[in-house]
Amino acid sequence: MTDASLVVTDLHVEFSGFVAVGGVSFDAHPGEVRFLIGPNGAGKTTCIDAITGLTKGTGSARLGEKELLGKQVHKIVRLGVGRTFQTASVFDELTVLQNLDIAAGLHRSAFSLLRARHGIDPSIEQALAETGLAAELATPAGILSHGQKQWLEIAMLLVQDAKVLLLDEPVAGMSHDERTATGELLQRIAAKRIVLVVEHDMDFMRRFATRVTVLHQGKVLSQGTVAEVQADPKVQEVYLGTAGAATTAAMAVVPETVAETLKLTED
Ligand SMILES: Nc1ncnc2c1ncn2[C@@H]1O[C@H](COP(=O)(O)OP(=O)(O)OP(=O)(O)O)[C@@H](O)[C@H]1O
Repeated sequence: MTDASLVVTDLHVEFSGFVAVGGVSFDAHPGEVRFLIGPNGAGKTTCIDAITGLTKGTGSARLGEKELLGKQVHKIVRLGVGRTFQTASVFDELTVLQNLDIAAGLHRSAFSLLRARHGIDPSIEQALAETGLAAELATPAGILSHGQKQWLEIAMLLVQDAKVLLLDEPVAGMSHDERTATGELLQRIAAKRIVLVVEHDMDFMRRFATRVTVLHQGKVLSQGTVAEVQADPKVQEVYLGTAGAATTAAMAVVPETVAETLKLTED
């Protein structure tokens, strides 16, 4: 839980001279479900990699007063920055509870680890309730549905008391009902935390984003509310291609039509 904001300023990431992220700035605050969208290769995951220390970046990524860039991965985790990956990384052979116990152990003393063997830790109980996994306590993670595995990953971040959750394509491969449940879960956990979602699913973005940053070729193309971003001709051009640019002006006055087009293009 945090009052601090995540403020990314002029973030640059290069791979052997190739500029993957070229001066990206955005911020994310507790209480909003913040989205980072953009076509393939736009630099979305690289931004998250830089914020979490997996990739070297220059510029600034501050959580409150703390600078994250330049810190080692485990130190960034200890500052409360957690992430999920496009492929869920849970221990398939362990139960939901065992996975959560391992996640909770990150901050737990030897004494409390010992105590935890005799009951369910309150932080785990809360995470299970928040993610709707309470009935799956004894289920091996490997037989959870795709959606439940993603929720388990989110629950693991919650028991670690993550203040910032960076989620890379959390609804990819989910059913419609699982997407809805995930969106509602993100709204709940975002009330007191920073939630930044990288997504391709435009319908999901339209339903659950409070603010959106659109990346294209490593730069910020557009930023604002869903309505503002959808009405931005630059965004329409990128998603529809140059052939669609001629119709951009006409479409801009019919945001719902454009939204449908974006949805059809991306789904
Ligand atoms: N380790 C790396 N080495 C070299 N180039 C990389 C590396 N990681 C990413 N890139 C390149 O950087 C660019 C941005 O990649 P990134 O994965 O951040 O895009 P993305 O917006 O997340 O795309 P997608 O939606 O397809 O996941 C791409 O051109 C990609 O090929």
